[in-house]
Amino acid sequence: DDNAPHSQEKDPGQWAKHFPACSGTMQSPININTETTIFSPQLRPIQLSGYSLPASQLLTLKNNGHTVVLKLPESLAITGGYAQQYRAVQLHLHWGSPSNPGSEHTVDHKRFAGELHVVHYNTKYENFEAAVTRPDGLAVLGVFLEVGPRENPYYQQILEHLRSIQGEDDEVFVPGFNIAGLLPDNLHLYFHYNGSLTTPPCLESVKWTVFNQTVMLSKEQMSILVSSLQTDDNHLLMNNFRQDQSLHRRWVLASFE
Ligand SMILES: NS(=O)(=O)c1c(F)c(F)c(SCCc2ccc(C(=O)O)cc2)c(F)c1NC1CCCCCCC1
Ligand SMILES: [Zn+2]
Repeated sequence: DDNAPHSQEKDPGQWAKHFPACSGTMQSPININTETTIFSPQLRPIQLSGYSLPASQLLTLKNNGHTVVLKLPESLAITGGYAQQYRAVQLHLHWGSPSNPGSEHTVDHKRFAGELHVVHYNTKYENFEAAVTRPDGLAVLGVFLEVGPRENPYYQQILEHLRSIQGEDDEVFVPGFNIAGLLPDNLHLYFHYNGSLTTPPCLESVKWTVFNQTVMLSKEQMSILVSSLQTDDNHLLMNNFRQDQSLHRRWVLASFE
């Protein structure tokens, strides 16, 4: 049935057998308990550069069987809000099903309809592969998706292609656009904590930024997201979010009170 969990992805206990980091103490995603976040006035607004791409720049959009990934050029950079500069690698989405939400992070145990992740690596390392094993190696910007009254033209630049990459490993070229349009307008209200990739190899190399402001997609757009892609066994690719992981000794910082 469509709601069947897909393979071992739903049973993280299996992951640690082959990827020991998956049972570490700094795993992601987490529930963000707004009662215990620490207001940190030194957290600066996130600043981006090079995020507006011309339509002449073609980007690869791929159904990798776990999510839809848009490969990004390294010309996109985070230039503020982090101690060092980070450059983009890819962005991808997490979602639920027609009947339930699918964000990875939760806020006071509220799960949002979906979540965008924009993955970057620290330019003090040679490349992504060198950075992915270092505690300050990666920066992932997380954005919650909610259903609202209007179509989101920026997400439409991705969603309108999903029909043509229904099968696992299908990919298509999409014209460049302003990638910053996928993020909230307000980049200075966010949560910040040290965590990991939310899929094997679960490496604990991610400095997470989860924005407090959400972005809105129309009902039709959310429906396209949860019902277009298939996995290898022709099941609908749904509920591609990991359960929240315990915080252990970590604190979540907030750039706002
Ligand atoms: N939330 S997240 O950032 O941890 C994340 C996920 F939760 C993800 F689920 C994914 S997709 C699953 C991993 C994967 C599978 C196939 C391929 C391929 O065929 O190209 C690539 C990757 C996924 F790609 C990512 N991001 C990746 C982490 C895995 C490997 C390094 C690539 C950059 C970021
Ligand atoms: Zn992700």
